[in-house]
Amino acid sequence: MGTPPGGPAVTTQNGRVRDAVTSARRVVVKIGSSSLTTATGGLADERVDTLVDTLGRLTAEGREVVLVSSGAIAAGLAPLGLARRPRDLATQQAAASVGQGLLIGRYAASFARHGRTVGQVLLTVDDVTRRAHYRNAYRTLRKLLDLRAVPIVNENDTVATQEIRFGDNDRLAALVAALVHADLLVLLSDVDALWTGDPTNPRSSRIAEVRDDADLAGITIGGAGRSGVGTGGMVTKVEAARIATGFGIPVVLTAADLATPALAGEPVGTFFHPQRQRPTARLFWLAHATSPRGRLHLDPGAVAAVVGRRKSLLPAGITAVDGTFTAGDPVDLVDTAGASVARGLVNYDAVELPGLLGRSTSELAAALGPAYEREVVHRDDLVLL
Ligand SMILES: Nc1ncnc2c1ncn2[C@@H]1O[C@H](COP(=O)(O)OP(=O)(O)O)[C@@H](O)[C@H]1O
Ligand SMILES: N[C@@H](CCC(=O)OP(=O)(O)O)C(=O)O
Repeated sequence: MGTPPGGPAVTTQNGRVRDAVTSARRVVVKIGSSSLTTATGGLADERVDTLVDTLGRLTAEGREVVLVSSGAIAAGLAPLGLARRPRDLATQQAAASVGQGLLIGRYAASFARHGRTVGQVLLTVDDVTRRAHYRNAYRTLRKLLDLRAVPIVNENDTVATQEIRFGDNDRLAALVAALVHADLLVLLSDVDALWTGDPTNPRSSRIAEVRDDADLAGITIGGAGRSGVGTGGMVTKVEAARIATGFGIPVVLTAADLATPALAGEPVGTFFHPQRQRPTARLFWLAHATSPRGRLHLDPGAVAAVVGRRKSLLPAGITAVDGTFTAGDPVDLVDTAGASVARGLVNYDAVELPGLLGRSTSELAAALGPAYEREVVHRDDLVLL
């Protein structure tokens, strides 16, 4: 997947075509529930067809498209006789179980008009955080693309519990874009762009481009819109854009009905410029996709070693342990003020650690055996926050 980070140089606005968009070979497109459903609930077939026509044309040009589609819960409401999006997890999961089948069936029929096959990919947080799982997810997506099918990704809502949920597909889309090393992420919603405040407020104005975080200062970024079926609102979209651009992937945020001009590189919506640095995929994952299962409290010497000198974390520098985790889980490393300074994959179970704290690895190896000479978190499995 050898496209350089961020693709070629990006032209600025002023009506010029965005080169990074037109030259993108691998594109992840995310569409929100609010853009796929009718005001009365249920899937809006013509909206699905309009999106698929745009994406079908892209694939006909030889570009690879991964679609991250929300809408399972929204699509399941009407068939289950539910008037609005349920608040409780069990009913959301039931609605997603009904709606996901309908959603993918609708996409399959619609893409068939373009001679394209679709593949359903349902992911949980673990699938993109555990190293073995995310390699597996990557392989499946890669194979689908090689077979010229269109992967359609959603969170596996029916099995995701509150603790292990992404909850919003914006972040999932950014992580999928990083996973497949996409050249472009397009976030489609029911609003045409990021605005400086509530888009219905006449004093708000459209933001055409975001070069870095400084361009976001002073903006009021609000929650989900009035459709009642969206989840994260602008907050999760801006967060997703920051994750993707931090990985060197440019982002266009616009309305679903502007997808065609947006993907043609026209200056619609908001363009987020890719940032320069590109962390390794796995550590990027660790920082952005994982939720820590515990906390290791470090003494000042350990903080200096881990943060300042990029060393592995040894038992001698840990003063306390919180949480219930097993070896291989992500944990946060916190300083004496309680601030998380790094995240890493821990090599011990939570129950084992208290007996090791403050002791040197050679002392532990002598007392307990050579297996106890290992670091608590190896520096290759550690990312600074
Ligand atoms: N600063 C802002 N700029 C644009 N839209 C905003 C802003 N703050 C809040 N929003 C709201 O975010 C909504 C889109 O998010 P959401 O309802 O979650 O949609 P989706 O289903 O597409 O994810 C818009 O309808 C808009 O009302
Ligand atoms: N996975 C859920 C969607 C969650 C979500 O992020 O929704 P949205 O804010 O509409 O993109 C579903 O398919 O209903």
